[in-house]
Amino acid sequence: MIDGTRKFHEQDVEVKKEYYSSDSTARRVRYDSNLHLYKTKGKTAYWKDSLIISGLVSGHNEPEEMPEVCRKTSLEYINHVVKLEDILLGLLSEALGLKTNHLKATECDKKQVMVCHYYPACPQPELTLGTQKHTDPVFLTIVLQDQSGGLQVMCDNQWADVTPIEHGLVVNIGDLLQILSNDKFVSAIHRVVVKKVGPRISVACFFNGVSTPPKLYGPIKELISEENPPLYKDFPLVDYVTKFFSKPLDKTGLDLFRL
Ligand SMILES: O=C(O)CCC(=O)C(=O)O
Ligand SMILES: [Fe+2]
Repeated sequence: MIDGTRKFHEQDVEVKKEYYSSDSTARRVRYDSNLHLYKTKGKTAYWKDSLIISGLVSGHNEPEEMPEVCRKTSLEYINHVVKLEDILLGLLSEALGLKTNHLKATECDKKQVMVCHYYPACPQPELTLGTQKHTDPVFLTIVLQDQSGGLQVMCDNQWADVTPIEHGLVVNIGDLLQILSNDKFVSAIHRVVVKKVGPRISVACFFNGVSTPPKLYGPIKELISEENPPLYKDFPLVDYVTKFFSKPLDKTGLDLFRL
C-alpha cells in the first residue's frame, strides 16, 4: 500500500491533476494538496499531498474511479483493514465491559475513508509541519506509516515520536469514540513533522460512522449511571463534523458537545 501510494504521487502532474479537487463533497476519489487549507480556513500551508478515497467498502465507489496505479492494492488493503477494525471494536467493547459486538452494532465502523499521504522532503522543516496538531473527528483511525518517522503523539504535555515498526500499524482513538465511551477512552492528539529527507508516506483509514440523520451518537447508555453521568449530549454526526471543521484544526471539538 505504501508502494501504491508512492506510485500515485510520483506520477506526472498531468495525470494527477485529473483527480485534483479541494472540495471534499465534489468527488469520492480526489487528490488534494494541503488538505485542510480551505476547510479550516487555515493560515498555514502544510507540507503534504493526499489522495482521498471514500466509499471503498460500502460499494458507493466504482473501482474505475480509483487511480489505476493503486486500485488493486487499495481494494485488497481496505479489506484487511476492515477485518482488523472488527477485531479492534470487539476488544474495545470488552474493555468497556460491554458485549463484544456492542460498538459494531452502533455502526461506528461505517463510512470508511482512506487517505494516502505523501510528505515530500522539505528544505526548511522548521518553517512548517506535515500535519498540524489535531485529533481525528472519527471513531478510530488505522495508520500505516513507512519507516521515515515524523508522526508524534501528545503524551503528558510533550510530543513523543511514534517510532515506525516494520509491518506495524498505529491505531488512534478518535473524538467520537471518546464521546461514546464517556471519556473512558481518550482521543489521541497527534501531528506530523517533516524532514529534510523524504518523502514520508502514510495511509490513514478513518472509520466515520453513519452520518445520515436521524441516527444520533452520544455516550453509550450502558456506561451511564448516577455516579457516571453523561458528559456529552447526543448529536447527529453531521453536526460534529461541521463544527469540527469550522474551528481551528488544533482546537478540540469535544468541548462543543460537552454537557
Ligand atoms: O501521516 C500520518 O502518519 C498521520 C496523518 C493524520 O494524522 C491524519 O491523516 O489524520
Ligand atoms: Fe490524524
